[in-house]
Amino acid sequence: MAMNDSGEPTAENDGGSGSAGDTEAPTRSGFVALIGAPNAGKSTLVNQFVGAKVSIVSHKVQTTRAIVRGIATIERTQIVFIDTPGIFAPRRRLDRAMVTTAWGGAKDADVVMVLIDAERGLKGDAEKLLEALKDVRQPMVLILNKIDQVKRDTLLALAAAANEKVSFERTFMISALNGSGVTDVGSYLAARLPEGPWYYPEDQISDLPMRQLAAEITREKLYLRLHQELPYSSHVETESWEERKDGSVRIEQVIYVERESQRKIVLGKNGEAIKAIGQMARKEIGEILEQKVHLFLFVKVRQNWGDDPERYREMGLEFPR
Ligand SMILES: Nc1nc2c(ncn2[C@@H]2O[C@H](COP(=O)(O)OP(=O)(O)OP(=O)(O)O)[C@@H](O)[C@H]2O)c(=O)[nH]1
Repeated sequence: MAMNDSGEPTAENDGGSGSAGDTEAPTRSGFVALIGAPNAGKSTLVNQFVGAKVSIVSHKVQTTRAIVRGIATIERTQIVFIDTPGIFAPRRRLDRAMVTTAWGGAKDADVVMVLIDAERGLKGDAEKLLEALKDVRQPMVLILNKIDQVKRDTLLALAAAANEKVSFERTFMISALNGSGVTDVGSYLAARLPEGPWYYPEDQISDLPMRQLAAEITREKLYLRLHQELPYSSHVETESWEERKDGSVRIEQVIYVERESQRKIVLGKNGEAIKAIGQMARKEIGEILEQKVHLFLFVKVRQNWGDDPERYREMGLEFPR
């Protein structure tokens, strides 16, 4: 994903830092946005592609911007799965803002993968989801998941009904749980994504999603506590991640704001705000990692951070030249 002049990511593939070697066929790479109601099976599917350690089943974070849920390599293609929040009719203003940005992420993906829980069918969220897809211009594929729970006739009827509402390029019927049909999806994506160098070096793949996820969790807590006082321009980065011998992890994060007055708000009176944010974030990160977490938060003023290449690198994005 590259960035255009206004700082918006674009789907154009103009290179990345990784490389898969220099033999045989050209490498391919791209972003696949996962869309699906909560519990449709997004994490379970990504786990099938990338292995259980990278993706997190059942995390509840809805603050998604372009969070990476997992990165898989199939043949010579690097596939970066990005998340969208599983909410389609947000009521609160904060939720609405988040959903808008996350849908923006989907619109920049190379392929949009729509997951529907075949057991639940088109009831409720799935119906709203298909409505919302009408504005998406990317190639879309439909994945009917949990076929282990559903009869063939029901599946075919569901596929027909969904394809009537949205023009999908392909429809796959899979069980993310037992792996049935998953290889076909992988082969399709491997061939469908554009030629180009990989976005991430192989050795970075495993901890990148966790670092981003931990930063997203802290960002969520920051907004939960301060949303009326803090503009959206603040940003959280995970600067260091150290696994310790006793099984715990030491994480350092920086909350970047644009002005000294905002730094004071984040700190709060006698440091109360940052302390509360840190406690909430530490608890949730610890639950997801199933590990004891030592979390250290710092607040720094960085003017014009939108022009800073480091920030783009941290988010796994290309800096516009
Ligand atoms: N029977 C069956 N269960 C499945 C299948 N895929 C996922 N599940 C189960 O459905 C539940 C939800 O799966 P997740 O992968 O966490 O769903 P998700 O879409 O990532 O959910 P959120 O992260 O909340 O958006 C879990 O209990 C999975 O084990 C499947 O193919 N068959």
